[in-house]
Amino acid sequence: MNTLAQIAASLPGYQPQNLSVSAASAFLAALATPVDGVERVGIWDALGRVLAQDIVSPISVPPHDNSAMDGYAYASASSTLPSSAPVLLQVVGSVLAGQAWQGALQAGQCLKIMTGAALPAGLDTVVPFEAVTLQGEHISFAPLRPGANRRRAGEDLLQGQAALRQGDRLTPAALGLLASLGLATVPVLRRLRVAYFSTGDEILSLGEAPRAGAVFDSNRYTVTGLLRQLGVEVLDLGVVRDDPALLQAALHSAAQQADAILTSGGMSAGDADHTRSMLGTLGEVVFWQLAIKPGRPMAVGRMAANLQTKTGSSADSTSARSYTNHSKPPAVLFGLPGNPVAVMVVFLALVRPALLQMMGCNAASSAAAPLQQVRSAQAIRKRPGRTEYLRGIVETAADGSLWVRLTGHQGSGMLSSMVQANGLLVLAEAQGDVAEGDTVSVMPLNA
Ligand SMILES: Nc1nc2c(c(=O)[nH]1)N[C@H]1C(S)=C(S)[C@@H](COP(=O)(O)OP(=O)(O)OC[C@H]3O[C@@H](n4cnc5c(N)ncnc54)[C@H](O)[C@@H]3O)O[C@H]1N2
Ligand code: MOO
Repeated sequence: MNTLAQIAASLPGYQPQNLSVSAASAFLAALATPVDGVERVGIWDALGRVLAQDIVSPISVPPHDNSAMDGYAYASASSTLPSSAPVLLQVVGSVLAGQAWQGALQAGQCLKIMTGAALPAGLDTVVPFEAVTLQGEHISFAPLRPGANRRRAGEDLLQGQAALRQGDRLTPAALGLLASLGLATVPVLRRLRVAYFSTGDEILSLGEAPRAGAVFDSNRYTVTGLLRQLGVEVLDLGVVRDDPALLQAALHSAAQQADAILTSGGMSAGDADHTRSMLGTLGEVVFWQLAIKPGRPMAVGRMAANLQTKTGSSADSTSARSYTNHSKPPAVLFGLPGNPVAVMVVFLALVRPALLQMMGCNAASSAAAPLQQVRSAQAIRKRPGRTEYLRGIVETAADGSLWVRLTGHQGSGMLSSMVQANGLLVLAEAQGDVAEGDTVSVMPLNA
């Protein structure tokens, strides 16, 4: 396992001050190790889980040639006629989905057939009901291309073909595909365990009596909500006071149980920001000032399960530490800023991709939804040198073009504007002011 110092050294131009989003992402990608541990779960419980191995199809899907239409099935070879002349066939039986028709047809004969019914041997073409004229026990219709309205055995998946890949995150479509293969259980990686706590003496838990200077904890709900959307197991450690002993106990408990620890608050250098100094003495931690708005201060590191306080250490330590507890790898720590919008932005921009990697997702299933390219409905002041995430509402104009306007005040404590937003404008580090009508990138929210 590389130390933080080794990771830092492998990234050209890395410095913890004014760190670009791309350099921070690269650092986190080097830190995030996929979980090991495989379990077999029933398909009902598999939504959002990550496949532990490739799934090879045990059967062909569909298992037999079948009809794509309700109509009449016939052998195109036995009905070759001058191509423009109508085809005239005698209907001698019918076959429903789920039935196997055993008889034999003569030239000039056909069978009534329903969508999904297996095509009896030798029949290769289906004419839909609405294309025929009934004449007693005969039908006539304009000639069709041989093979029309036939679904071939194995056209979805051939037996022995890879149906799904290791690291795929199981979507509703993937669950359907597994079921179509007859698989009732599936091997998945164990769930990533993520511990979370809010910090700050001014933070009230719900149900506590309001007091002067205090605010209710919102980060606990935004962050654990984002975690639940990822499908990880959340260990909620509540609110921890700015008290070194309590912070140490919370970190200790989190490091023993979790693969990753998320905290909010105490990342800047305020008088009561004990979280920052406590993290620095307990683990291998780096403190960043990100070139980002909002969400500048962030801590990243590792916490061993057998936390021991370092003595005489500096807070910004990247020194190698030894981990004596070999039964559990250290937890990856993400210390997030306290401001309610900042914590969500840093989660979406940096923590989420790292957690997906830790969950064992492959590149395809951890890729973020592509940024939308839309036009700005307003001019926006933007200083080059940092990536800015602005809350916006994307709307479709009468001509079908997409436009985005800001939700109003962009203060990093204002959750109401986060609720209104359906996307985050992502203004790249080098970008300057945006003029009305310029194309900007938007990260869709709640997608
Ligand atoms: N002198 C400086 N001051 C600040 C700097 C700086 O660089 N120099 N950075 C600012 C930025 S940017 C941010 S972001 C904040 C981050 O500070 P902390 O991580 O220490 O966060 P706190 O001070 O604990 O809280 C900030 C703000 O958010 C409220 N908060 C915190 N936790 C919660 C919660 N769980 N639920 C609801 N609201 C929460 C807290 O009450 C504060 O209002 O620092 C700036 N200052
Ligand atoms: O960047 Mo801080 O996150 O302003 O709120």
